[in-house]
Amino acid sequence: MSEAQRSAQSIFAPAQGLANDWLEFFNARAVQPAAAAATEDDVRGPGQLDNSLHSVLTITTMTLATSGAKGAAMVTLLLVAMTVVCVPGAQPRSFTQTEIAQLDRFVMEVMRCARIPALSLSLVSDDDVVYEKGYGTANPTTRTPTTKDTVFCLGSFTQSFTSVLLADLLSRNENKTFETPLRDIMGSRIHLPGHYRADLVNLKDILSMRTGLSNMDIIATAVGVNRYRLMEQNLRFAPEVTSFRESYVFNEILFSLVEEAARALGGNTWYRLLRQHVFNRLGMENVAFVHMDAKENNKLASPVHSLNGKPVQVPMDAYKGQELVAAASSVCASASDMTRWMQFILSGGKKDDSQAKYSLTKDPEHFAGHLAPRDASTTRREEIMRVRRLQVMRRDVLQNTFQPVQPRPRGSTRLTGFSQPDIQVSYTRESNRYAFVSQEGSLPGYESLITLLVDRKAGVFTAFTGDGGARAYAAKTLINTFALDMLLQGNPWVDSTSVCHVMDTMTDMTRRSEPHPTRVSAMSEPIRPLEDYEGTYRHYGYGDVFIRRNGSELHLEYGELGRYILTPSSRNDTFIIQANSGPLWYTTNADEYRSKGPYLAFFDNRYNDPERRPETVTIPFFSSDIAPVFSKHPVRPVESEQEDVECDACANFISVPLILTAAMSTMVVSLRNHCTYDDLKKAADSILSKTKYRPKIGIICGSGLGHLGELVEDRIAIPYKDIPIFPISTVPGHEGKLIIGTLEGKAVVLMQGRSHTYEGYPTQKIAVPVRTMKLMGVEILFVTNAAGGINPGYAVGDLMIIKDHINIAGFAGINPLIGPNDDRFGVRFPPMSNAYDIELRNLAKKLGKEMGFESFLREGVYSMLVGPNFETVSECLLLRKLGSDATGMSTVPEVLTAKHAGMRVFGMSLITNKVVSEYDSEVMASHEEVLETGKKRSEDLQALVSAMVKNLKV
Ligand SMILES: O=P(O)(O)O[C@@H]1C[C@H](O)[C@@H](CO)O1
Ligand code: HPA
Repeated sequence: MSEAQRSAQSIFAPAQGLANDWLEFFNARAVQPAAAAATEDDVRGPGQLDNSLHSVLTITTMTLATSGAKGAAMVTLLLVAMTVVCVPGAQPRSFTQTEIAQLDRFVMEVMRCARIPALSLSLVSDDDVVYEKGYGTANPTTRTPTTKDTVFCLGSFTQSFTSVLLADLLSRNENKTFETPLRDIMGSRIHLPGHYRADLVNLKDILSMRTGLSNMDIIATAVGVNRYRLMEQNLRFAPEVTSFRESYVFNEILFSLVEEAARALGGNTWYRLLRQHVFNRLGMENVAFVHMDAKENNKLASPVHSLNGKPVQVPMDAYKGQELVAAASSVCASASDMTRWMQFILSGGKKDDSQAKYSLTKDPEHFAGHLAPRDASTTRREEIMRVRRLQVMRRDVLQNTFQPVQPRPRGSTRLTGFSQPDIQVSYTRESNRYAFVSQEGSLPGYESLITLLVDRKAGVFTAFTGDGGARAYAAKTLINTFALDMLLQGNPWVDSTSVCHVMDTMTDMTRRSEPHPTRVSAMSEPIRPLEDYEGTYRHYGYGDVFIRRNGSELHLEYGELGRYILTPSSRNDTFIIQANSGPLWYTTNADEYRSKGPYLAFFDNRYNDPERRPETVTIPFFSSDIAPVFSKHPVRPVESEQEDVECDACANFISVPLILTAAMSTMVVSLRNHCTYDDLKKAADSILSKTKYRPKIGIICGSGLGHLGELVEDRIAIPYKDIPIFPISTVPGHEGKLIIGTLEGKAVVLMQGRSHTYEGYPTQKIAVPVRTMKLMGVEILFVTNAAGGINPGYAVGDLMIIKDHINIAGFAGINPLIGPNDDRFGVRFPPMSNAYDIELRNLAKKLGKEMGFESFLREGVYSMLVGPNFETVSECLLLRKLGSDATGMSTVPEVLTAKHAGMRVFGMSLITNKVVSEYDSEVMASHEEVLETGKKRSEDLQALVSAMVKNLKV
């Protein structure tokens, strides 16, 4: 076993420890079937067959893409097309005790054969709740029984919620429809490949999946791209599977555009809008989002899948990437919530309000806009019924979202199933008499399926935990079919004695219809040295994969979470790709996925010349549509040997050059070197272990200003090179030491020198020391710098209290907060007003006055350009016009990071030179001048900072 495999095992070990054997799951189940004694014959004898409904199972092979986080694997599933043959007049109705026992028995038998630990079911008919129930164990650790309120994550079912939300938002907007080009809704350009797509793509195209673009959901799974970069950069290189509007091609990644459209239409985030417009209105109380608050929800059913035949909990971190496709697959809800949803859809926008205390006469505002117009013939009773069924959304708003229209031809992935006026996102199939709408969803460890017979006002919802794939699909389809047959007084063609056998047959057929895995065997030696494969390989849509030799192994990194080992195979230049560690470990190793393997990566060189090193790597595992080909990138923008070693512990990000023709400049943005919370915590703890002080004050010293460190008493000094994740200062005037001790009696941590973006560090790396300080306990950050004076009234040697900043680098896409947001540091969208704490600024002014600094103490706006060149004259004039008083090459990334992390910030610039603002001037800015001035005036700056530290109440 390799080192990497060992580490993968140890990461997975706790999860295994938590889980019980499957058998135990069933033994632990809390809900036993009620009155299970009756046999099916008691309920419905064979004689009734002719006279009742019966469903005919038609098995059709159809290819469906798996949803979001399962990786991009394509699975061929058996679609069970249910044909309901109706005897006219038969009506849905409630169940007898015997029927309940029959249903329970059936469900539990399915659970046993499909190894489902927890399942919830809800059945509605004609606006009434027929049955809601939870089965099995929702949480094997706490042994919590499943109930109707247990929360399951629904995966792609989320698209139905999104679709209804948009219908509602659009109904409030006179000028926009589902067919308005997205760019007219979002007010910005949309970047998509191919003719007309970017100009014409609309909400309908995305919701009904007819853009023809490859799903690329691995991007979300591996968490390496943020939404804006996805929209600006990656999507414009999305591989085309078919022409625009030609065929149905499963795609969830484009829902990130839908999310933005919702924000543009509703003026709020998709999450908030969904709660306000849908969940709160319907009284869906248990809703959570899989990547956000689901893990804190104590009603959440633990996601489970099997590993070597045993149940193992899926780590919640595996869902991190769902943020990117939230509008497509992130909602979690309970069966009782889904009862409300089904009633809402089946009743054309109403909610059961029978518990409400409102009175139509006393609370007219409550009903305003919701009630259908009353006509003269309305009776009192009808009035009351209306109150009981409150119209929460106009019927016509829902009209196009959930009506079964033309069926999608069986076995076909062609668009005709989503006819032009049809915006609903469900898979609609036809029966002899009824069309039914069904929408399924899955995430690792979760499965769900809703089936609605809209004409009959009947619906069933099933959700469960456990493995996905063919067996799960068979399980949920069979349960819904059985329940609907019972509801419609049909005679289910399969019962609890035969269901396991049927499920086995369906699963086998599916597996047989799946493409056979390529036959290769693992080899110990590749045909060429491992070094030949090393490098950064780039796909402009998917981003970068990094391939490195690690001892005797070849490793592939993709995004924050995707870490794989490449094992040489019996085919030349072909490697078996196997997830190595971390939350996505399951993607190639859990039973469900292993059965489809081996997953391969094919290296190739353009000239087919065995003497040449590979130039591309093709990874079919990343996409079910078109295998992405990554081409070797000549040089990584920032790469030192030291960094590779140092940031091994850090998650490496996809690095994609983001060419932004912004008003200011064109920059290359690299998103490597985010360090994880754990890496930073480790560094913070290690630093604290070297000192008895627990500083709440942090100080960053700018060019030539590090002498302040000499005033720190009882100090220890740690060179940055001894703190593995810290960037090393390479500029004269920046010592590169972390000093901890006391200043004016207060514990402080002081950075004697900093690093800058122009030194070649990704701006995210500049955030590392600030976040480390935060995790050491620092609450107030002092940031100092040397800056060029722009304000004509400033003189060399002035001290400028920073009132605010202009992040010119940010305009060009350089910002340390770019990348996935770790909520433990701060919020996704941190406010930046009062970035420089007003109280601290006032304190500085007061103390400055007392110290006699008034004549050279200023307050002004700092602007940051990246450097390393000093500004041109025109740039200086522009900065002056923008309202900047001084300019430099640092500080802003640190302040953004500190504010994001909730720290208070005080900033001060020493004006070391005046920027050159005349075209014919012979004056030249120089770093020597900067350092010289620093030497002369740094004492005043030190005195002011020290006085402030003394006066702080920390
Ligand atoms: O680190 P700071 O911002 O104090 O340093 C400034 C900007 C450049 O690094 C350098 C130019 O002389 O001084
Ligand atoms: N421009 C940018 N950065 C600086 C300057 C300047 O004039 N002086 C010190 N840092």
